[in-house]
Amino acid sequence: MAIRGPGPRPGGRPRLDLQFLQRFLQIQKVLFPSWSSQSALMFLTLLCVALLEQLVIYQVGLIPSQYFGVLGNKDLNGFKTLTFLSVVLIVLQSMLKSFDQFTCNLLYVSWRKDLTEHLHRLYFRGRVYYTLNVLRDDVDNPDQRISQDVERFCRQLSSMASKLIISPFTLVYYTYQCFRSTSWLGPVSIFGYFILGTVVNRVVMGPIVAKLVQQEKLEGDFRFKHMQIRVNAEPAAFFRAGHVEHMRTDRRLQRLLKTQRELMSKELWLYIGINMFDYLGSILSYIVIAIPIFSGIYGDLSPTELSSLVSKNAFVCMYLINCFSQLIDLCTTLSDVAGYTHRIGELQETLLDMTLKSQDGEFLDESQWDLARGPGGPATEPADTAFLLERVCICAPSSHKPLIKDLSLKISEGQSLLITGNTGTGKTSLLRVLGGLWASARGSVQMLADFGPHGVLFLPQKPFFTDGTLREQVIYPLKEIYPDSGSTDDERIMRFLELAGLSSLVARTEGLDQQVDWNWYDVLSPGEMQRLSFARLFYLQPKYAVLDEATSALTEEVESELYRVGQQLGMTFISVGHRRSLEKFHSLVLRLCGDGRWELTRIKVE
Ligand SMILES: Nc1ncnc2c1ncn2[C@@H]1O[C@H](COP(=O)(O)OP(=O)(O)OP(=O)(O)O)[C@@H](O)[C@H]1O
Repeated sequence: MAIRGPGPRPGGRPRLDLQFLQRFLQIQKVLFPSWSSQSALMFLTLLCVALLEQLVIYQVGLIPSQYFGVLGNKDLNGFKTLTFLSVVLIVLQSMLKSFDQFTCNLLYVSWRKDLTEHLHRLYFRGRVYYTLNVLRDDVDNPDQRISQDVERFCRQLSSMASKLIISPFTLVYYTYQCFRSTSWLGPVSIFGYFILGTVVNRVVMGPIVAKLVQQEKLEGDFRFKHMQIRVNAEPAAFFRAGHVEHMRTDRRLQRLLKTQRELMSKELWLYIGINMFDYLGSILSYIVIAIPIFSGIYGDLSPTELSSLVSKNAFVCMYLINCFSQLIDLCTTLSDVAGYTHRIGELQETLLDMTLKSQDGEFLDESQWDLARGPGGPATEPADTAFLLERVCICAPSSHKPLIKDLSLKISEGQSLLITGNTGTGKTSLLRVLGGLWASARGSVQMLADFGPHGVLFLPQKPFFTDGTLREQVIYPLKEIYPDSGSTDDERIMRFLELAGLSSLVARTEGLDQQVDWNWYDVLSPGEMQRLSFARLFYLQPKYAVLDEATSALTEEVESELYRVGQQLGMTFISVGHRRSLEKFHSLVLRLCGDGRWELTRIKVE
């Protein structure tokens, strides 16, 4: 099975529309499952801190106007008291602001945890990760969406959180204060100014969201290319493929940078709009204040009282404008959040859809295999039957040409089956159907034995090693040692490593439990990897071992020895292989002849 690279994906241009809102609300359901959840409690704390901070900010904002008063009146005692009060308020404000930031950071971690764990639950359910990565091509780079996009989404959202929750309160309060100073003129002109700013931003933001999504996809493609080289460094080096890979990797980089440049050109207009809004806003506050002054409303005030009043009113108006400016500034963050929302939402929808389909039986997971047993299957079939296939037809995904047609087959204990045939005739595909990775196009497939390490165990063509110690490789996919084996487990593992011809590996890893910082694929030869897979097989001792060319890198003698040990341990084999020498370990041979044809023969015991 090859790793499929991300390809071009269909799909419309993502925008800030109803679909965005739906996807955003879907994600919010994960972040706030209930109001007693950790995120919700932190959110409430943030609200309290932000409200307190606003109270202090208001007091700090009035300090300059009070200074105008005490300095204008040459009031020394008033000046000392005011300075002391100012220092206390400023210390308090700094602390509250830092605590506000700290709570936002905690929210970020909590949201990231909830969202990633939620996606993991869907992704690792049954074989969804396989189907999504290998069989479907409508969602690009699921790994990037789960790791990077979720991280950025949560970071941006948490940076917006404090401003967003406090905005309704500050807007109402400062609108009221502004109305008191300038009557209806101040609030109306500031609101009009904000509406204008929003309309302009909305227009320039649409194309930015779409570009951002495209940029994220290209970012994933670029990273994938590097990962491909990392995984295949050795074959690439044998091909002296540095030059061609350099060219291809640079090509992906160029595509990414081109999109980034286009994104930045589009963002330029947004930045111009935002900066202009910010700076024009500071003048607007004086224009609004100037009107009542020039119309003589404050004609009876002394110059000191007037400057104090102008300072106070300017603060109130400017703060109201600042509230709006912050909302407009949030548009840039919101455009990022919208991009990530679409990518995460799309993944979530696909995962949910696949989970639903798996419940309908399209992608079966381990626990659901029982449901696939036909009516009367287990009752009428002897207990020693593992697979029962009736008139099964197998096609490769997105192809209607059958690889295997009308195959009827029963695989029972002690009746090992050898599958042979030319390249591409569907040998591995048949195993995929037996393993539930692919659905058959027609006919019925019943798996009557327990799936899992002690029932039916698959050794794929490409050995799979997890990260971790030598012990973890041998006992995989078990998480821990046999409960009843206790301290004898070490002895068993050592014995099976020896039987697989890998005793020397224990010295290399300096013990079974020594953490190694290497990649198993880089340090083991293909033959050693296959031997290690057999050590795993001997350790787990399944009833049925499904082996897909599991000895292709080994000599005939070693292959026979490994099969012999497996046989002694009581395993029934379902093997894909080409060597005739394998026949003596099997009772039946299924030869796939291409174009859907097949032959099943019993091997004569000599
Ligand atoms: N994920 C996939 N999507 C589309 N086609 C696929 C996929 N996997 C396999 N195929 C195609 O299905 C056909 C059968 O593949 P399969 O792996 O079963 O061949 P095989 O008989 O095991 O070959 P080999 O002896 O080379 O291992 C091939 O033509 C292959 O290209």
